[in-house]
Amino acid sequence: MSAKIIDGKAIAENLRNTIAAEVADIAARTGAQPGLAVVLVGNDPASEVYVGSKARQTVAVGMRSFEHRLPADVPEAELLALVARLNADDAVDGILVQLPLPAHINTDRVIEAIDPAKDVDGFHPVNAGRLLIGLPTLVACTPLGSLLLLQSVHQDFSGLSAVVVGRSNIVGKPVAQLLLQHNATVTIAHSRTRDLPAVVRAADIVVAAVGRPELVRGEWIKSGATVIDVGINRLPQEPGAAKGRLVGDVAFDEAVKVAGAITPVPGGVGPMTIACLLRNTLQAFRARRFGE
Ligand SMILES: Nc1nc2c(c(=O)[nH]1)N[C@@H](CN(C=O)c1ccc(C(=O)N[C@@H](CCC(=O)O)C(=O)O)cc1)CN2
Repeated sequence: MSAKIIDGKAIAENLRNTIAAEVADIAARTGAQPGLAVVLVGNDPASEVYVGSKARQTVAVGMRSFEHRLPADVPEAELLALVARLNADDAVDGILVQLPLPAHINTDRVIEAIDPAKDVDGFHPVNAGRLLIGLPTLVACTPLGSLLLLQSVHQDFSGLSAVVVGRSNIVGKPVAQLLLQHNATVTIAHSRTRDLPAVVRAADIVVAAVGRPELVRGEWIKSGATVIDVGINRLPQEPGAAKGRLVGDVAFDEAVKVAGAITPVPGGVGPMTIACLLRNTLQAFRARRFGE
């Protein structure tokens, strides 16, 4: 048996089309246009690619894109001053500071400086806390994208057990909260979990978000389980290849033979991250401008 492949690219495209239609409708009715500001510090090649895609997709759905590029050695105070200006700028509905930041900058301090109402990354403690207690909020994009992919397979998670492998603040913890809110019985596993394969094997839903290439093996997966692979790991370049191969946290070729449904890497969760950023920007815009 081979699992159904959950096509993140197609689902993200559908979501972007829906957002574009809503943005066009709002523009026609009110003349207003959502705006997203993206801040890139330094020139990490992967971050450059992600920021470029964000700007392109923002414009493609009819929103305004504001790009701010700062040198890698920018003082933290200068970055905080830019965030303060963006907080005060009425044309900006969403603010995103691309991560990772250079080591001399305190990432938590920068995230906390963003107005929670414009925190389209959903990383601010106010938004993370609201998610924890089940209040409406801006939800981090990768966890939200993972949930939407799961909902393309399962109408409801009641009675299903889910394991989240990884406990980061930006993926593992929020994805576990979302699964819990949708009635799954959730286990968060991590590097100190005893007998990780057995814990994963007990789950109907597996979300792998640990950042370790192909850690989760096919033999760990329960037959028919749904597997969401959040990992995006670039393997070392092989001789003659232009780039190293991209793999997830799950050994796809093994897991696809056992799972009921699985996301590929690339083309799974990754494209959903940017589509959900646009969704969050529209949500922040509506809340700020129309009090919705
Ligand atoms: N402020 C933030 N920083 C970072 C986030 C984030 O959500 N907010 N997430 C990641 C990077 N990221 C978006 O910023 C991101 C990662 C991957 C993809 C994606 O579409 N990946 C493709 C493969 C791309 C490739 O070939 O390299 C895929 O999986 O199909 C989109 C966005 C860290 N920083």
